[in-house]
Amino acid sequence: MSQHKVLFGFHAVTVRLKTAPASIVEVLFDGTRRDARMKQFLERAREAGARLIEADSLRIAKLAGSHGHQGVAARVTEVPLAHSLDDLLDGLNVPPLLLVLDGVTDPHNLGACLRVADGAGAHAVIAPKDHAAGLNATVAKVASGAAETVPYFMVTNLARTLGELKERSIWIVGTSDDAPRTLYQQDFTGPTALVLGAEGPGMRQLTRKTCDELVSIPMQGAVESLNVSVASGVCLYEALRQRSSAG
Ligand SMILES: C[S@@+](CC[C@H](N)C(=O)[O-])C[C@H]1O[C@@H](n2cnc3c(N)ncnc32)[C@H](O)[C@@H]1O
Repeated sequence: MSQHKVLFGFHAVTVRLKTAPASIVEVLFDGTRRDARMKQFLERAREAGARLIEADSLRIAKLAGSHGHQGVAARVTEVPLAHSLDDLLDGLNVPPLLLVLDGVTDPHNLGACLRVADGAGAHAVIAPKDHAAGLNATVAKVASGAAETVPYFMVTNLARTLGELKERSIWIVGTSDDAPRTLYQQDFTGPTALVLGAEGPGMRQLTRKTCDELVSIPMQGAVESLNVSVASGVCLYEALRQRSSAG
């Protein structure tokens, strides 16, 4: 059992049904839910050949480790999205767009960052092993399926990894609310790693020093900074906008 991972919630389980149905060991569903969403979900699960087990809400909550399961949870095997960051970068035929999270430890924030990384077409999310949230069921639920599509690499030494990215001519753009240049002055069309900092203190000093540029998101009101997942969205979508108009 321990080599299995658990996904819960409609989005997270549906994405796995779509992307890697063979990795699903079993799906537990709440048979008392007879609404259209559940019916559609069960149809998809049957089409994908998943083993369906009717269970009560409490049993599903036990498996999920949360009551926010919406009546579905799945036991799945791990599916590596990419073997290594190097493999992933070697296989790209477009300029890489990477999201680096330095110290994001809240699973809800990590989930939201993965979701927006998927939406904006980032190729991977990178975080330091000793200073980050791991990929757990809560992250997968909040990510709404993006934990299944965006490779998440936890690295031993973030500064070293950023150095290696630089050697690949990837431009390291850090973000901080006190940076004098705004992200709208930054060219994101080339190979780019966007670095965001921790919920409280922002990027660590060494990470900050390793960046090639620092940019800020203009703040028009009274608050000084945005939530890290919101800031990730603003930056990644600016990169997507520039890349789309560069054609
Ligand atoms: C809650 S903020 C931390 C704020 C902290 N004062 C700092 O020094 O960045 C978490 C992360 O979101 C990003 N962020 C939030 N607001 C930002 C802004 N206005 N400009 C640039 N980055 C921002 C940065 O990466 C920041 O490290």
